[in-house]
Amino acid sequence: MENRQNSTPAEKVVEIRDLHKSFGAYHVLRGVDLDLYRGENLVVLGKSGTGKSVLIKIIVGLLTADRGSVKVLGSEVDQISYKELLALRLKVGFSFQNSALYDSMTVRQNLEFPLVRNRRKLTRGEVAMQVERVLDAVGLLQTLDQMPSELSGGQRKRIGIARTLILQPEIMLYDEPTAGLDPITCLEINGLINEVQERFHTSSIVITHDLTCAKAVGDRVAMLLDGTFQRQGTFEEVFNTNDERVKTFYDYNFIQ
Ligand SMILES: Nc1ncnc2c1ncn2[C@@H]1O[C@H](COP(=O)(O)OP(=O)(O)OP(=O)(O)O)[C@@H](O)[C@H]1O
Repeated sequence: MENRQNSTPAEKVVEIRDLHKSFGAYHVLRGVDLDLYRGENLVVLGKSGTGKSVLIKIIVGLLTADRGSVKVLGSEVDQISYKELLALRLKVGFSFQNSALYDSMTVRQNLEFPLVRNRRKLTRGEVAMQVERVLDAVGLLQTLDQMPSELSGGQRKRIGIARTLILQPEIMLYDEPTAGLDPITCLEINGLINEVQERFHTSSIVITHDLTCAKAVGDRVAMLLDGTFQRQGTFEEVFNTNDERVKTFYDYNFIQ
């Protein structure tokens, strides 16, 4: 990928080479090669159980690979100290599939929590400002003092994304951001992912089954098939094929 302004090669913020991971006899990842370039949204597609979440967990060092290399923002994740890994994780926002908010806390308290824990030098005023900034970015400033139980599923997703953004990560990892949402709310979340990219200059990996989402947010798409990324490119490049596995995936997952 080229940087359009000066045609120098774009910087890789994640670089994965020949990655393998098995659970018992099940060889889930079988030589994965993948790059994430600075500023892009990369969509990772694949059938259920193909290892998409495992891949993301290896990227943030929650799981270790059996073989291969995973470089995130220049650091080999399995070769750095635990302290360095914790520091690296602060630069990688991980929005979990069921990113649960704390039900007994208000939206404000949910958002303050990661800041107070990880940015101890911030004053109360600075914390309040950051909370309002991310909440405004996801269009939910009016929910500041509400409880999660008073919000819709789509609003909770947005707050989950705001909570990930509050530490100003360079990389965002979205695991099934539109799962369980109605089509209109899915469109809103897709819009939000694109807004986050523009406004916060994040580089993102978006894991999804939702091909409408893939098409709307993906600068590039990579499809996990039998443990490797056999197809990568634009949405059209990935799906313009006679490969039956890809065609079946398209037929079952494309909504619009
Ligand atoms: N900690 C673990 N221990 C044992 N097996 C695991 C573990 N984590 C994942 N697996 C297995 O690895 C495979 C891939 O799991 P993963 O969660 O990455 O799938 P996925 O592609 O994200 O699926 P989905 O789209 O359904 O979320 C599954 O068969 C799962 O059971």
